[in-house]
Amino acid sequence: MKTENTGARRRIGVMGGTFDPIHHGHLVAASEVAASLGLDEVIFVPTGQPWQKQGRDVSEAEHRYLMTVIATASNPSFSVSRVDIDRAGLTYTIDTLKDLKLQYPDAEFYFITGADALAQIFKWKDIDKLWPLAHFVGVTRPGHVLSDFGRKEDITLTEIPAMAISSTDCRQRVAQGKPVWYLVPDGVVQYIAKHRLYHPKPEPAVKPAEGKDVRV
Ligand SMILES: Nc1ncnc2c1ncn2[C@@H]1O[C@H](COP(=O)(O)OP(=O)(O)OP(=O)(O)O)[C@@H](O)[C@H]1O
Ligand SMILES: O=C(O)c1ccc[n+]([C@@H]2O[C@H](COP(=O)([O-])O)[C@@H](O)[C@H]2O)c1
Repeated sequence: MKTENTGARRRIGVMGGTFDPIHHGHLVAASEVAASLGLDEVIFVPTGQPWQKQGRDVSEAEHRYLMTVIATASNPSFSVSRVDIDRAGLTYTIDTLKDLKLQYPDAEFYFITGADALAQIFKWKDIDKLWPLAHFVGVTRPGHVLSDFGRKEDITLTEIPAMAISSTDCRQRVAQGKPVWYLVPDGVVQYIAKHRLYHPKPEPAVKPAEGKDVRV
């Protein structure tokens, strides 16, 4: 359903993500939701330290932030916020939305999530305090079931073109020397290559023991 923005309040989409790296699945999700709900803009918010990804190697926040800036630069309705990466400690959406509310006191927020993230939402910190801060928009994602869990007043479901892309797959492809062209924006391909993100770590140099030959 397409809804028109006739009121005075700015309708802002919030696309939170680890973006390690940002890919076309994220960009299509934001673009489709913006069009179907008539949003004025979408703010991409790279996470600082995602608590649910602890124990996993997450790339430095500045790299993820810069890749998100590069990926969104050509769309005048997209911007990137540093609120999560500049806040110390683990990242929780309750803090993201409170910080954005301070910056945009009159806005209505639409927090965009893929079906996989939405399925975990009842485990998010202070979930009962989140509903008044934003409306949630769940988007389809291949391999995941999309549901509003009976919370129609708080969660809108939106079907988007199926993009079977994940950041995990992009990282693995780079590590295996496979291309990620057309899975991520061109500038992000180049950023990954320039900073050697996701590439296998070079083998440590073999230090010969003194006075002994090293066989290779
Ligand atoms: N291909 C996709 N289609 C729809 N939504 C997506 C897609 N990829 C990611 N999302 C959504 O974008 C948000 C941010 O996702 P995230 O940055 O964790 O990417 P990811 O591809 O799931 O990463 P990873 O594989 O590292 O877990 C989440 O709400 C996620 O569900
Ligand atoms: O607030 C929470 O407890 C919480 C738990 C899991 C995910 N989130 C948010 O959901 C968004 C997508 O997260 P991820 O891990 O799929 O990239 C991102 O903005 C996270 O901060 C938030």
